[in-house]
Amino acid sequence: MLRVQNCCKRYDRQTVLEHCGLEQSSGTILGLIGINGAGKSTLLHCVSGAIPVDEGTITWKGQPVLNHPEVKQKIFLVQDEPVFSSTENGRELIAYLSLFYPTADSVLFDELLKELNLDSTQPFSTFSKGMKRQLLTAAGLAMHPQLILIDEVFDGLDPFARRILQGQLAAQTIDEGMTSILTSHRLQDLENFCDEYALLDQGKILHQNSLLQIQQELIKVHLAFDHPIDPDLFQDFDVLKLEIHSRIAQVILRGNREELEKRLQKFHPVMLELFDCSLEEIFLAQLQKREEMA
Ligand SMILES: Nc1ncnc2c1ncn2[C@@H]1O[C@H](COP(=O)(O)OP(=O)(O)OP(=O)(O)O)[C@@H](O)[C@H]1O
Repeated sequence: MLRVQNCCKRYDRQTVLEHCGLEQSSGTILGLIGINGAGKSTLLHCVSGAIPVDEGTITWKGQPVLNHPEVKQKIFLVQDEPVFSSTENGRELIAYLSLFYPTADSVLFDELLKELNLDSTQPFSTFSKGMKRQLLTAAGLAMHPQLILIDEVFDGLDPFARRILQGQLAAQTIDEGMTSILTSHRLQDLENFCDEYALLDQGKILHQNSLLQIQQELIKVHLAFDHPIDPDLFQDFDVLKLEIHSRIAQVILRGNREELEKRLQKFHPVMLELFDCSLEEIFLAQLQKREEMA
């Protein structure tokens, strides 16, 4: 299990993580989401042990990550901007990483590169941004880490490469019990792929839940009336988002689906439809609600 407890991280005077906590079971995939600058990369760097936290503790399977090379070699961070540690090509990179990762698997690396149509002898300087990310993600997976952290996962990858790497990640999760934390701004890349989603906002994890759990609590409702809608109609509901266009309302409500439906039927709408929210709708609604409360 990964345990991030009460972590604070400051850059100069800017506090990025503020008493941040996170728990993740082994063998699961967590989607870490948040606005630009929320601190997702910072949290991943802290979890990998690449940078220290100012307060708090981070442990993997009960052992502290920081200053413990034997724990760090079980964790791989695929950074947003690929870093190749002064190696020139894939072959050199895998040789370099093998010095730190006893579980390095050059056979898997070669297989993945073959599937991705990448040449391990081609200099990185001639690679596109997407090719660099493909290669580094493949290298990370080929280390057979217990915990893989992928910043901006699948960002800039073509659908073919995304499918191969997504498939490999899922296979290692099932076969090896690998644990993953993935960040992305393309929430559709994370939706239905992660076991849980955590929203990092203002230095803290606001929510950590499965999509199913979130969808059971937040319901998207479309309503239509034969008369213009009074915005006060929803004043007794827990509203996350409300859009009214004369006789039509689109609203995201917190509550039990059946109970909400019964309460809304009492308004005698001419149309009432309840839907599951997408991850993107949930993300936007939660941030909008937080802005309104501020
Ligand atoms: N090395 C650094 N020195 C100073 N400030 C930093 C450093 N790295 C990040 N920051 C600041 O910390 C905050 C969080 O940055 P971080 O990159 O962790 O956010 P993020 O959620 O990953 O953002 P994005 O989604 O845009 O990649 C930002 O305000 C950023 O300017």
